[in-house]
Amino acid sequence: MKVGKIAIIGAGNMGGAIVNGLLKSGYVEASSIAIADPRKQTLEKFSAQGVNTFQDNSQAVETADLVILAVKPYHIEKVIDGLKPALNPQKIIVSIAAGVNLSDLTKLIGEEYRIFRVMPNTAISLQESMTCISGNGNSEESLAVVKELFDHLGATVVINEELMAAATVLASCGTAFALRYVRAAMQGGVEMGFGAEMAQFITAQTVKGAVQLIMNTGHHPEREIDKVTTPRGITITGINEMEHKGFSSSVIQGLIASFNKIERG
Ligand SMILES: NC(=O)C1=CN([C@@H]2O[C@H](COP(=O)(O)OP(=O)(O)OC[C@H]3O[C@@H](n4cnc5c(N)ncnc54)[C@H](O)[C@@H]3O)[C@@H](O)[C@H]2O)C=CC1
Ligand SMILES: O=C(O)[C@@H]1CCC=N1
Repeated sequence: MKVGKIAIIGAGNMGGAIVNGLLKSGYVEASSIAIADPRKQTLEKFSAQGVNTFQDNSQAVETADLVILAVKPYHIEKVIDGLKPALNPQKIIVSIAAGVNLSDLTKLIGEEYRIFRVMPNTAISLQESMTCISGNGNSEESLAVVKELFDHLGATVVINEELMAAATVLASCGTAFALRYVRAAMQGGVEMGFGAEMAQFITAQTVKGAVQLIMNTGHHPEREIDKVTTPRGITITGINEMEHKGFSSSVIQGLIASFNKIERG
């Protein structure tokens, strides 16, 4: 079921990326999107594209059917308090704030509201997000609305809220983790003789192809790795050296450190 008008509160990295993805998708018209941020300059590029822009959050949500809260977690309480008089339970509420759980959102907004926690990533600007969704269970119908919206902005999965911290680390922080691999490989490429631009192009296309190998076939990564690692060959020498230096262990420990950071607040 298609959403009507959308209001986005916060025009930073994620709020802006959501607008860009929505405009690219053509799923909703620019005139059906409103975005609010106290920083006027941040809003200019959106009004130039026909999006309704506001410095007042309440004005932005006035005609909205669905409100996306895209402010920092430490601004959520203040933003909801300010918005409360302009909200009503007909409006679906979506929060993308990391670490802010549904029970806190429900306490702040109201038991009668349909509230969703949604965790996208920055590739939402290209309709390539991995977006994890969980809701307070107040309406199956509105879950379909929220899922359909984010389906137009990448892939979605509906998960139990208890997995939302893990989803945040794997899918949202994951963009940065993956790009650190790309950057490290580029640095190696430059040391071996490529210019930085060429090293980036070769690395990025290689990573894209590797990911497609597992996405298109459903194969376990090791099955594709086995095809590359010639016995006594070059690749296994490199992989084993990476593992001696703690590659997999570093990645896992980094993920768990991020996970613990969410849990601790
Ligand atoms: N950056 C990322 O990759 C991801 C971020 N998130 C979550 O998205 C939320 C936003 O993060 P970012 O976009 O990275 O932060 P950001 O700092 O880039 O954007 C936040 C925006 O909110 C605006 N803002 C501040 N006070 C406001 C108020 N009272 N009313 C309206 N707007 C206000 C700021 O001016 C800023 O433009 C956070 O809660 C974060 O946990 C979720 C998934 C991925
Ligand atoms: O690092 C952060 O806190 C945010 C949440 C997920 C991605 N970035």
